[in-house]
Order: sequence, then C-alpha cells, then structure tokens
Amino acid sequence: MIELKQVSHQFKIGKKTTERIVPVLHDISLHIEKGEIVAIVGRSGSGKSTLLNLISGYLRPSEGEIYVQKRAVTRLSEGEWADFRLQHFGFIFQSFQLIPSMTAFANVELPLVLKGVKESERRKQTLLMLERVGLQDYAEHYPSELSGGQQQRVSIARALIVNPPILLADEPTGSLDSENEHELLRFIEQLNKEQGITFLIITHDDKVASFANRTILLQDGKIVDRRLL
Ligand SMILES: Nc1ncnc2c1ncn2[C@@H]1O[C@H](COP(=O)(O)OP(=O)(O)OP(=O)(O)O)[C@@H](O)[C@H]1O
Repeated sequence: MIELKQVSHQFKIGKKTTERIVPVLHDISLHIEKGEIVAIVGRSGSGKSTLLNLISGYLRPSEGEIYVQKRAVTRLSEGEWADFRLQHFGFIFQSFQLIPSMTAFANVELPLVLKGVKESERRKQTLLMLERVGLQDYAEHYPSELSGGQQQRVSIARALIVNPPILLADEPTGSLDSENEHELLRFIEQLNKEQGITFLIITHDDKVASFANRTILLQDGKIVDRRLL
C-alpha cells in the first residue's frame, strides 16, 4: 500500500552564501500493507513529521522513491498531488485543525466542496457522516462550542468523508483526556476492521503505540527498530 525505497531527506536553510544543509532522514526503506495500523515513534526532532509529509507529498524526498498503491508518487506534479492526496489520504491532527468560523457541518462538508460534489449530494453525505461519528445533533455548532473529543470526531468525519483508504494521524490523542482517547482508539479499531482503512499514526503515547499492529522507531532520522507487537 505504501512503500519507501531508500528515501533520504535534507532541508536547506539560510540564503545562498550562508546556506546550510540539515540532513533529517537517512536511507529509509519501509513497507506498509493495506489494513495495518502502524505507529511511528521517536524523540522530538527524529524526523516523524518529515516522514509523514513525504508520504503525503507535502515534501519531495531528496533521494529515493515513494509508492502509494503502486503509484510512483515522487514523480507526480503539484497539481497531480493535490488530486491524489484528496483521493488517498485523510488527515487527523493533535490540534484538530478545524476552521473556527465554520460549523461542524461546513467543516465536514469542505472536502466534498473541493472535490466538486453537488450540493444535495454533499448535504446527504455530510449528515450521514456526522451521524456515524455521533454528532448529528451538533451539525450547527462551531468548533468553540464543542468539547475536545467532539472536535476530534468532527476532524475524523472530515477526514473520512471522501472515503480515503489511508488515514495519517499526527499525535491524534495529544489533546484528549483518557476517556476520549479510549473512545478514539476504539473508533480507529472499528474503521480498520470494518472498512480496512490503513492507519499511520505519529505518537508519543505508549497506549497508542501498543494499540498499533506495528511500531516503527525513528532515531536521528533512521529506522532503528520495527517491532511486531
Ligand atoms: N522546513 C524545515 N526546514 C529546516 N529544518 C526542518 C524543517 N522541518 C523540520 N526540520 C528539522 O528536521 C528535523 C526533524 O523534524 P520533524 O518535525 O520531522 O521531527 P519530529 O520527530 O516530528 O519532531 P516532534 O516530535 O517534535 O514533532 C528537526 O531537526 C527539525 O528542526
């Protein structure tokens, strides 16, 4: 489903005369199968977010090839990436990244607007999705009028509305209390079992890491451990 072949990445910082190269990821080879829940762990600065940004095309690797569902995505243009991303990936973040001036309904509907789905169909799908995450009574609430757990469910509904086969999550439980965390993990498990959605989750949280099928430990930009838990 996702394959990285000898991927390395470095950032260039500073202007031409003072340019400095910051190597971040080194020779990463990795294979993630359909239906896996994989946790990426490692210290701050070890390259976890960079890895996720490479897989989702927000960054291009300095070296190596990345394949998503057998497509050599490293060769996609910016425009092709935008379509490809919308079809293949959903995103969940620690800070939810909802648009504060838009209701729960409008936040969840947004990817369908970007996809050009017509209004009556959008309405139907958005209401169904809000129901699936148990928020049908909160459609007209703004993010500031929802609890952290509810906001995270809106962000999951927004991620799922275009039926992506892969969900990428960056510290999804980071802002949740233990009850909401437990609920989120159960929901992830359900989506994984019932719909075969593949999850790639960056986490500092041992509970999330032990919940995953597999943990990839990054240290100084290298994979040092691949544990099957
Ligand atoms: N755009 C950038 N330009 C220059 N350096 C960057 C850039 N983005 C990240 N880095 C550097 O790359 C390294 C890895 O960063 P990254 O965000 O991938 O780590 P991380 O493991 O996700 O950390 P955290 O757990 O703190 O989020 C860090 O040293 C960081 O300073």
